[in-house]
Amino acid sequence: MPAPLLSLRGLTKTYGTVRANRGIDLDVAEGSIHAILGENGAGKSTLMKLIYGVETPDAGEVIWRGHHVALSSPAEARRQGIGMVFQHFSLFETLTVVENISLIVPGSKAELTARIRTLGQEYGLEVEPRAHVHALSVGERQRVEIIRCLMTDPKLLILDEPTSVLPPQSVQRLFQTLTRLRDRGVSILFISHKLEEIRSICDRATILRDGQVTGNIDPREHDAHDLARMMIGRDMPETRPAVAREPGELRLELAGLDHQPDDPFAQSLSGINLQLRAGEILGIAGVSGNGQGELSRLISGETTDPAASDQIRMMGQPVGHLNAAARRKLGFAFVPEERLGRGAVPEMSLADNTLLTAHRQGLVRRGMINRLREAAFTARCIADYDVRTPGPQAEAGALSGGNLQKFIVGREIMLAPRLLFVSQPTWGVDIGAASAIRRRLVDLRNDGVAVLIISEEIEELFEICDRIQVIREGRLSAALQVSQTRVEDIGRYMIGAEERAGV
Ligand SMILES: Nc1ncnc2c1ncn2[C@@H]1O[C@H](COP(=O)(O)OP(=O)(O)OP(=O)(O)O)[C@@H](O)[C@H]1O
Repeated sequence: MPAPLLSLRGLTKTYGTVRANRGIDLDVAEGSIHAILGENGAGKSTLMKLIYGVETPDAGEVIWRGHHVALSSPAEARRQGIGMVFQHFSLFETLTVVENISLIVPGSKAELTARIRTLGQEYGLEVEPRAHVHALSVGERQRVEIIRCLMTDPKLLILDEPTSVLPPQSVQRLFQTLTRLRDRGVSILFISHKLEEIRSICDRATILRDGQVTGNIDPREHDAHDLARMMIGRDMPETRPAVAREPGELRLELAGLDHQPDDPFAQSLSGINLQLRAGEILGIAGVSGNGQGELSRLISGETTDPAASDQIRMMGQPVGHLNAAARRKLGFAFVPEERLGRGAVPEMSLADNTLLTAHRQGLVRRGMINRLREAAFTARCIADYDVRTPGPQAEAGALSGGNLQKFIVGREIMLAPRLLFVSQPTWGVDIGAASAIRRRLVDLRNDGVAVLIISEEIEELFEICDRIQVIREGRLSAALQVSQTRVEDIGRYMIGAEERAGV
């Protein structure tokens, strides 16, 4: 057998009391697609950071193309031929796509622009090189990160959950990209929570649990059920079916909403109509970058529009002119797409992060923080939502991606909202925790809460929504009853085939 491209022996990394990686052995073959699987907090991202030189191991050896190496920084890793696309992106928001890429890749702007376009077309990663990153959706930002990596011509490409934010069509194209790269001899290390994907594309899978390797298998020889059990150590919980019920009063109404953003690359919205009642879940499906971000900001109150005051109504009141805090006072709660920065402040403790939105739950009295209540609220959120962390004082930024998501979703549900809006509810969350979050959302609906979800995962929307509307190029389709709709119908709306067919 040829020598592996990369071998790890006994790699260990500890953060304070958390043993994130314990004696990891791993071999990545040349020209292979190798999955790393594991629950949230199992240590997958830490392992990738050790390989990419972002973190230094406490113990263990890295053997790269037959030589012992110390990958002391990402620049060193890139020099050796290792590239990485992170779960949390590392782009400068105020720069354009091509400016961001030029920080790492040499070449004139014109050359880089041309290469971005060619690579984009070749690999199904289209993005406008002149667009400012702040105007891009999460999915588009990820495309930029992948293109930037490919431009450094890596021998090993590490992808931390590359498909979690991609719509199904793009996942297929990305897989073609990865397969093409593998056929040209590039190895790919790939973190994913989506077991079917792993089975369809990966040659090998290494399973981590609690910082240790618990399995090293050929994923094509095991079904998704088997993989799930190896990963979470038990069988998958089932989602409880929603109880049929009569929807109640209108909690959210968008009536003929138009919006022209200031940013020329952002998507304008036109004629948006939506009605959401107490006791139902409405899902918004669509390929990222079709106006989801703009719509989210208008609903959450991050963007206010006094002229459209009456076009956005919550709990029966016009709110277009109200900011986010005023809308929350009416019983609105919100989980944004970006966990770090918008959902939570990474430098603050979890306890202080609960204050951001839960201060009205008796945590602040006469301007004074009640630390005991703050700690109790945070501890309840950690326990009820199975957030794996040392405790309420842990910094939000130190949590693994999925655990931070569980924390933010839990915090917002604990506010007992009348209207809950969740963008990408299970992004980056492992399969066990994802089904737990979905069950919570269905329970809320059954208790009479109005729930709005934006998700790019059609299966997820089908599992829990009563009705689905599809957003495309800033317009929202009519609502489709899930019980009378097939997944393929939504897919056709997403790519605009319904309009072309004149339906
Ligand atoms: N900088 C850090 N400081 C303190 N603890 C950390 C730090 N980075 C990671 N950890 C901890 O190490 C453990 C492993 O985290 P890691 O991010 O590697 O998990 P993961 O398997 O990638 O999870 P996910 O699927 O949620 O992304 C977690 O308990 C996490 O809280």
